[in-house]
Amino acid sequence: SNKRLTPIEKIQQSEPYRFFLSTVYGILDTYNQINAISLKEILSPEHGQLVRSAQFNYMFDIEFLREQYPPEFRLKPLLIVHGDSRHDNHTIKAQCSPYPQIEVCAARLDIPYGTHHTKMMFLLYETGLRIVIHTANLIQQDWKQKSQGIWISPICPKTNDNTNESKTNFKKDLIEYIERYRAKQLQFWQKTINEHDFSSINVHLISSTPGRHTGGDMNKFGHLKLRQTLKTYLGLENEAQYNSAPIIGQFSSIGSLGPNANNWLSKEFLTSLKQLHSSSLDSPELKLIYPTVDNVRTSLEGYMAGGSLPYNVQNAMKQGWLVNYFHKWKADHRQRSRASPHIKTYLRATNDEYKELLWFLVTSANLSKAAWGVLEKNNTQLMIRSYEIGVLFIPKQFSQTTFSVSDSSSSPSFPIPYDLPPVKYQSSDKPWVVDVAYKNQPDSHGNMWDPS
Ligand SMILES: O=C(O)c1c[nH]c2c(Br)cccc2c1=O
Repeated sequence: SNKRLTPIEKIQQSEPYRFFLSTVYGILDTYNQINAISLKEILSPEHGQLVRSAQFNYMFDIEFLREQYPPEFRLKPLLIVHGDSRHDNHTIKAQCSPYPQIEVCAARLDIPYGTHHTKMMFLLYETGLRIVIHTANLIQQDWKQKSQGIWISPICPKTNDNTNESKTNFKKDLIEYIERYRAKQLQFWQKTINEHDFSSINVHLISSTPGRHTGGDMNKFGHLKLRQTLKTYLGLENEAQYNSAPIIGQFSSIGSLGPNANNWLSKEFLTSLKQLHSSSLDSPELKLIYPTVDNVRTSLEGYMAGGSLPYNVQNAMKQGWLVNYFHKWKADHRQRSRASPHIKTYLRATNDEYKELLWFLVTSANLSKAAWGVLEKNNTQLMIRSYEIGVLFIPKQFSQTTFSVSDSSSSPSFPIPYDLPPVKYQSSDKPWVVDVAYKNQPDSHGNMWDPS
């Protein structure tokens, strides 16, 4: 049907996963109705009377952000949480200075090269508290023609019994994440989270905070939190059949991963991704999805999309071995093959048919040690540079043994963002690198790319 769904209808229809892609300007409207939502719709007055909100992010255009709030909510208190990189601090403070109702909190970044990647909203309504965890910067271009991931919580009702935890420990994990900022302006939100009933939440929180995490803190963040959560909660019947089940990583940037797969990618990181209840020595296939130059050139934005895919040539040159893992960005079933990915997702399928999933993660974390952490000091500490946050979907929390991907099965199929199985790079395909020129083929707007 070509009926336009209201924001509330979109959220109802997205149950039980509540996992959306951002709407895309320029595709058939039906593909912007099902499991697709805009920033204005997330902030719609339909959800209730907003009291105040907080916006955690990396890049901000405050005028754009204010326009996405309904006019009647633009005077409500708003807390902006960003990274404290010098120049950024200045521009954000300057942008917010005309608005006394907007407070600014600079997240401490005590480890060099760390960034505040976390993209999260706290929306406090008169009826309760909603958490949104997503992948889009608060700038217009991130919400127009890209593929972004968004998880929208139910509105959690106020309670005076602060034990209302979810079966996934989401409340405690979120409070522990916020506590790591050690920021005065976040104390109100720690208290507010504590005063709301999170029992309806069915996803796990996977976050990263800067630090050298040791002892009891080692499994609280980064890829060790993912490892621990999978080990504790996957609970599959005769799980040995899944020891070689394939794993996918999909992201919009890549860090320096070393001279070969063996030191971090396929040892440390893959060991976490492949975790079942019991560990196994099998090394399952890891497939990585990252846009080719042609994906970017032919995208709706053209080469400009590549500005948000900051994989630099310095790193790319050092790790040519990585290209063997690469697969293209392809999302025909969502009509988003040309909506350049800024979403980051990780998943494990049950086998090479990719008809069912063992789990699915949507997060701000790219493929980098800074985001996921790297083990140091003989594996006694996990060093993480950045703030990241994501949500992990595990079938058991939805009373299912696996998530079905195709609509054929009975249980509600999981709305995956891209086509499965992934399509390998052809020999002529190159990964997009942001700081080199592409001048032999014009993009979808007839332009070339010359960063110099
Ligand atoms: O986490 C994010 O959202 C991002 C982090 N770093 C970026 C750089 Br550096 C250049 C261009 C875009 C991004 C970006 O989108």
